[in-house]
Amino acid sequence: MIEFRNVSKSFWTGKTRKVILDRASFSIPLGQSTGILAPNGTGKTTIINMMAGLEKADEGKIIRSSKISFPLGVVSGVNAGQTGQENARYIARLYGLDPDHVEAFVRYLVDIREYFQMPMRTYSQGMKSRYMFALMLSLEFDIYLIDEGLPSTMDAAFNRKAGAILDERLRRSTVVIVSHSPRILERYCTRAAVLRNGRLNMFDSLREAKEMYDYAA
Ligand SMILES: Nc1ncnc2c1ncn2[C@@H]1O[C@H](COP(=O)(O)OP(=O)(O)OP(=O)(O)O)[C@@H](O)[C@H]1O
Repeated sequence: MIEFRNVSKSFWTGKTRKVILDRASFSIPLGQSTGILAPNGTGKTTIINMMAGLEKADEGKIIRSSKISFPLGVVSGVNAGQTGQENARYIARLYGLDPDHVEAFVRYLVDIREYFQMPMRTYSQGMKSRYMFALMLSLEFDIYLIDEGLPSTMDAAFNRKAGAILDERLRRSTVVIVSHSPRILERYCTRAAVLRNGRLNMFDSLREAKEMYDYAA
């Protein structure tokens, strides 16, 4: 469960105050995959970062009581001087998972042969993005946070293989997606909210949220 209690967040730009949340209260219970519709530049990334614990509230309380992912596509903690194998084992320990399992999973999915035992600074851009995607998939969370879109790489065959695992994972977990477009929400979300003037208006169905979003646009 993620709960925001009277949370306020704003940024001072030097000229004006940009309000993201103004005493907003809402919760994301386990099992209720939720979409948040908000136009570009209104604070989607900030809200997802607050849910991930990467950004603090100015006021109010954020209660995080499940295993919550980082925003998908971002895995921090990987060291370019270490091998793919070493990084996989390190990240596994960081998240309290079995290093053997994480190593085997990443090795199978990424399929970069001897490069798995070479420092990651020697990887091509494509290898690196496949590796990061596979590493992300090796970590299991209760709630997955998605900022706008699902991660993908330039490798279509890899995307099919990894995308199928990700799709299955998201369907059986709780997902929070922030997006300016209702389209991506339709696949995973059963309910949705609309961010407007610093408040989050939660609706029981995506249809109702879309109506308000379109009406106010
Ligand atoms: N550290 C900061 N200092 C000042 N302003 C910030 C800071 N971080 C974000 N902002 C501003 O807050 C607003 C919301 O930013 P955020 O990135 O959360 O929005 P977004 O909806 O994800 O945007 P986009 O759709 O363009 O990616 C923007 O106007 C941004 O410029």
